[in-house]
Amino acid sequence: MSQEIVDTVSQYLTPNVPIKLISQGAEAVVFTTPIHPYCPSDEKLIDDKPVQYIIKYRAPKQYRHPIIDKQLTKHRTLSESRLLAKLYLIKGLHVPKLIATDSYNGYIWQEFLGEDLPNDCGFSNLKNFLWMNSKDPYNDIVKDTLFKVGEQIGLLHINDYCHGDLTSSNIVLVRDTDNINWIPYLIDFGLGSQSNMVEDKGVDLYVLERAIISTHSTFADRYNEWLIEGFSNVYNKQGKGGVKKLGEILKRFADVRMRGRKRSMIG
Ligand SMILES: Nc1ncnc2c1ncn2[C@@H]1O[C@H](COP(=O)(O)OP(=O)(O)OP(=O)(O)O)[C@@H](O)[C@H]1O
Repeated sequence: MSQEIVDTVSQYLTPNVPIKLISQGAEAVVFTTPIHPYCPSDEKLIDDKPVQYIIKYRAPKQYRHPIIDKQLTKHRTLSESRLLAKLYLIKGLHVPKLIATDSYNGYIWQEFLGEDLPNDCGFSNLKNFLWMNSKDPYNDIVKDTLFKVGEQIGLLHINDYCHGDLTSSNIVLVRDTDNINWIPYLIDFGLGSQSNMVEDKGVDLYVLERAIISTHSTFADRYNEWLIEGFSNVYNKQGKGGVKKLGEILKRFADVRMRGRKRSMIG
């Protein structure tokens, strides 16, 4: 199946745009390419390596009626692109830069972020980064990174946007210029939305908390504390109004967690 999709994409993009498959998820297939869609002859180099771009492609789903499938693809591709474009303009918030959208055919071209971690620890998302640090799990860099991840979520929420699928794989870490610290970026806004609902914000926090508990259970309490410290920091800086909003979100977060516990007890 995946070779079929690769062939379709290669044919559509022509041999002028070489692609490499990096992920096949439930929603989309993701490729890298060294080609910029508007400046194809302008292959940039960083540290002697060609700059990469991400191509996210929503393939047609055979089980859907073809007309509905086309409408859904167009709608989801456009909605994710619009969201990326709006979020990119929020000061301090880090999301990939949108480069091009071909909504009728389901393509989003965006900035490539992150790198391969040393010692075969995989791609630099939060999940792999925490694995990489599991021998010294509470070091200052881990603490600082989780605080900054919390701040990113706080910035997203205080601007009334929600992610919708906030797992530790959807947080990509980019090395800071000092080569020691990491800058978190939020990716994959396929289920994202503009929302001022405390419920949506509470669910975002719960999804990430669960993701961290499931992959790093021994250290999860401290990790989640640092995330919430960073999150709270953004709201606390906004004075009384921010503190009030923060209280509402954290209360709802506790309610969502309680509901989750009840559900898992009942089964
Ligand atoms: N801008 C980016 N820079 C670097 N890697 C990226 C970028 N966007 C996506 N990826 C990689 O591709 C993977 C899948 O991307 P994304 O989550 O957007 O697609 P998806 O189909 O919604 O995935 P899933 O169904 O697994 O959630 C990411 O986990 C990440 O490893």
